[in-house]
Amino acid sequence: MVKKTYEELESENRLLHAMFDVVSDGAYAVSVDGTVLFYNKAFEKMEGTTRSQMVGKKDFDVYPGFENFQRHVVCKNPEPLRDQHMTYTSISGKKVDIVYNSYPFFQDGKLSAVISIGRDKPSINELVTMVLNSFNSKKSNRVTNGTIYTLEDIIGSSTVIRQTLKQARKMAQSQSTVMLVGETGTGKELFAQGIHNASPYKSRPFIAVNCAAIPETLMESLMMGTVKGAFSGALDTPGFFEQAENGTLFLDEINSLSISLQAKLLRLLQDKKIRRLGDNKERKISCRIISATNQDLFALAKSGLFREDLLYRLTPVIADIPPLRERLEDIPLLAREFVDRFNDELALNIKIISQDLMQLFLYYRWPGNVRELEHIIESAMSLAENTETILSREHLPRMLKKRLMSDQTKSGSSDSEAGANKSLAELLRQYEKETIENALILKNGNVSQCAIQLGITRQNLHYHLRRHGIKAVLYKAQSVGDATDSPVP
Ligand SMILES: Nc1ncnc2c1ncn2[C@@H]1O[C@H](COP(=O)(O)OP(=O)(O)OP(=O)(O)O)[C@@H](O)[C@H]1O
Repeated sequence: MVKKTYEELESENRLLHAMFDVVSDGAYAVSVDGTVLFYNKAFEKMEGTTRSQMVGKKDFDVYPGFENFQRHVVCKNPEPLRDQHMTYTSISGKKVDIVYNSYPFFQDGKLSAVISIGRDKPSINELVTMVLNSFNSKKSNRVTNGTIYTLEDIIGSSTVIRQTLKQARKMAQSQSTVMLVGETGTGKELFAQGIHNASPYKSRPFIAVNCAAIPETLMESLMMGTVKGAFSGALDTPGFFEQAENGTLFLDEINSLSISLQAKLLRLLQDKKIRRLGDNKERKISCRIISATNQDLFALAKSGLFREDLLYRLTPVIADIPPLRERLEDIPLLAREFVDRFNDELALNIKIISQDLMQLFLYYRWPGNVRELEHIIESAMSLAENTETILSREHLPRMLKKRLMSDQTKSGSSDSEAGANKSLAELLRQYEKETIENALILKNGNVSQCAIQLGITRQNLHYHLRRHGIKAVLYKAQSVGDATDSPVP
């Protein structure tokens, strides 16, 4: 074997260092006696240090107070250590939260060093969010802080929803604790994400916790976090409060928290500090709390099911999200959005919703609110053919049609009764009028777009508008409410 010269070895060494400095993972090597041998740029960035502060120093000097060096573990059992999580403060005072793998390095058959390759967890979370977001290219404004929606994604032209949006924009400018109140499916999570994304701390994490979905036995450790060894299998893991540092912690369905967890949450909010399970160190809570409930917490408090003192801590600011039946004018806009979405997802070509189906929508009580409307449109569209352009009652699965029809008595006579005594010419004329009106609703009264949707020229549409006595201006976003404001109780 040809021996390399000193210059060649030095040049090779420089090349390897340069290579390691351009990779995004942190690379670190330490000798068995703890001397830091190698420390790349990615690690400098993660720990807020410089190579000169680290290389040549002993690890116990540059990581003071550390007990669980991966070096000790690998020296004891010289095998790769994979997917280890660690949270610590570097000598620069920066909080570091990493996932790393460590490997033994042998020279002449003897363990001589331990190599670690690490990546900070926030960047892993960002990566996961990016991958998830790439699956849904429709939303171009997806952000990588744990959210999908901004306030601009909230659809609705009703006065009440516009007022709620205005209120939400104001809330976003403060750090006040907010409670979102509304029936299931009204869009509370959308508002929570929207408020976060309109706030000055929008680049910080948004951590959503569904209090109803997490078992009580796990909730405390997930909220507070754990330190390694706190209980068997426990790792150094930050809790929800820490993960949401300087961002937002969204506590969804807070009404389902047990009384004992309510007491613990109250104490955290009062002390503004948390202590991870098994730790003796306290950490400051520095996130905004947004909670949401679909039940009347004041009534629950009265009956002893929700702590009054916690309720007052959570409700300095309350936003009421109205049920869909109280904002009927939002239905055509929401329906149009969902039709567009499922046209893309199901490769369909639906252009309008028939008047009879829209009528069902307008008279239904929507106990599941916007989520239910979304699901009903999805169900109906999944039965449509890609040659069809009109979504009608006939597309509804039988069970859904029955459910929607059950509220229709309020609308007076049914269509079949109304049509029974009409001639074919009258029925066709009525259908034509309803189709045009529906297209105007869906296109917000925009005549050009409406003509495109109906597949006729603008002039032809104007002719039909005059013939049926339809005033397109009444269908502009502002006046949709007037046009559809039917005598629904
Ligand atoms: N104004 C809106 N514009 C667009 N989509 C909406 C709107 N409101 C709700 N949605 C849609 O409805 C669904 C339910 O919304 P979300 O999860 O925010 O409701 P929620 O009030 O938090 O429900 P729950 O109380 O059951 O958790 C989501 O798919 C959301 O995209």
